Amino acid sequence: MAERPRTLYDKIWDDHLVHEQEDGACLIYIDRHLVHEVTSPQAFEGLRVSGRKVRSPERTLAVVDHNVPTTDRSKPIEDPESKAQVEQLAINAAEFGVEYYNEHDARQGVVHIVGPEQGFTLPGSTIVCGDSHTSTHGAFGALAHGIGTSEVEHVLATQTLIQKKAANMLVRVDGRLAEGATAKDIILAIIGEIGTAGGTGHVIEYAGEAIRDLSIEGRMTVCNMSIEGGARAGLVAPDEKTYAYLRGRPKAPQGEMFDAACRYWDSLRSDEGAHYDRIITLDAASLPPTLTWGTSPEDVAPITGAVPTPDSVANPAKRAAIARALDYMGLKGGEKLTDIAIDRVFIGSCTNGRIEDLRAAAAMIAGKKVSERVNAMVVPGSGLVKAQAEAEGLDKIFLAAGFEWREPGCSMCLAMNPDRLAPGERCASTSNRNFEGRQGYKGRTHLVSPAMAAAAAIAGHFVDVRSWR
Ligand SMILES: CC(C)[C@H](C(=O)O)[C@@H](O)C(=O)O
Ligand code: SF4
Repeated sequence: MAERPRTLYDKIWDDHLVHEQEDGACLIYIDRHLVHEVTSPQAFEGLRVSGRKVRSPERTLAVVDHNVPTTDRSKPIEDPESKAQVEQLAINAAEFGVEYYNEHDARQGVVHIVGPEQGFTLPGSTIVCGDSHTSTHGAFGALAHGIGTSEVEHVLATQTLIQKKAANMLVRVDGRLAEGATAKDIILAIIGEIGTAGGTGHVIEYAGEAIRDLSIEGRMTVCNMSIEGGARAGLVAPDEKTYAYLRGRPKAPQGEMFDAACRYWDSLRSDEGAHYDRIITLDAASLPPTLTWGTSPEDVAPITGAVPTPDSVANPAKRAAIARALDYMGLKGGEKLTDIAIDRVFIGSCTNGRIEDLRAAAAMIAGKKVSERVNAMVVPGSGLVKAQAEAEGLDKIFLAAGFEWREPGCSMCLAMNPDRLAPGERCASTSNRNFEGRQGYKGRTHLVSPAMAAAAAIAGHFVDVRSWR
């Protein structure tokens, strides 16, 4: 009998299924476990209390990212809670024999940038981390998702996870992106289309010409925000670009082993006729530079558009949500997006803190100056990204324009370290969440691509990068 056609997700799932109960609860094997300081202290403490070890230290990699200041690292961390969390990860990693990149290590950075850089992230593998943006690693064709702290403990102890299988969703982005549109605009448009609950219970596979055309960095940007669309994970089938990115990375297979791995990875494609529970298609050519106006990642609009007004929708609940978002964002509704003035710019995060993002931002600002009303900063996603950018002279371009050039970490993506917005400040941010208070109490976040953020820093307000000179 011919085998049932399977999706990429089905294949990775089947390869890792250890046991399935009658009620559908499954035990799956976890190939890679990334650990950061926020969601691991209680998990390690749990092991300590029950006298357990980390089952597979060689499959576990720890890095500090959320709480580290992005200024001078030779100074002690001032905030006592942050300091304690950072110190505890160092203690736990040493005690349990887990490899750890501390804040002085050149390889340190946001965990979802570090994994791929080290070749720890590999196609066809299962990857977890106590962090919702673990979906980023799906860009390599890995089944990667966030887990809670009790699951972190479970994976540390057993290298397995209890899961129910998700449904399959295909998001196909056909055609080619127009000039000025980027991976960030693709994913913002997708979330605008499906909503923040649109992917609930599904693993999204991204396909189509526009996805294939993206660099690995761009695919990471798309997969990163899968969770903002409610999906459990995002996936892109691996291809030659994936292999080229991974070849020679320290933790990837080397030499003949790599070639053998590539032959296996070539099988990681959805079969012709495989079943998807839901299919969404978008036309890349029609996607403009896009940004958020409200307090949810689904509150998107094209840069040529205007902020919506509550009376533009009939549904009373939606109307109230728009009114509340506008109030928080300090907007009346109806403003042209290009008329919105900003106070801060943040270029960084696991969404857009990679070398390609910094190149795209630098290309917008060479020879120009940051607006007097704006404080702008660039936070490379990792020490390796920072070193690469400096080798290319990007730091000089940013500094000459008046941007701050910082040390790697999560920084102003979320207010867990000294980088944060003051109440009422409005920020063009390349990160992934614009929730109330996300970048600081009463801070106002607009999510954009690196090019859009850089251009806004110069202009002092949002601009359409397609007409930017
Ligand atoms: C702190 C951490 C648990 C959190 C997450 O799960 O994503 C953070 O990284 C975020 O982006 O909100
Ligand atoms: S950069 Fe932002 S989204 Fe990414 S892990 Fe850090 S806090 Fe979470």
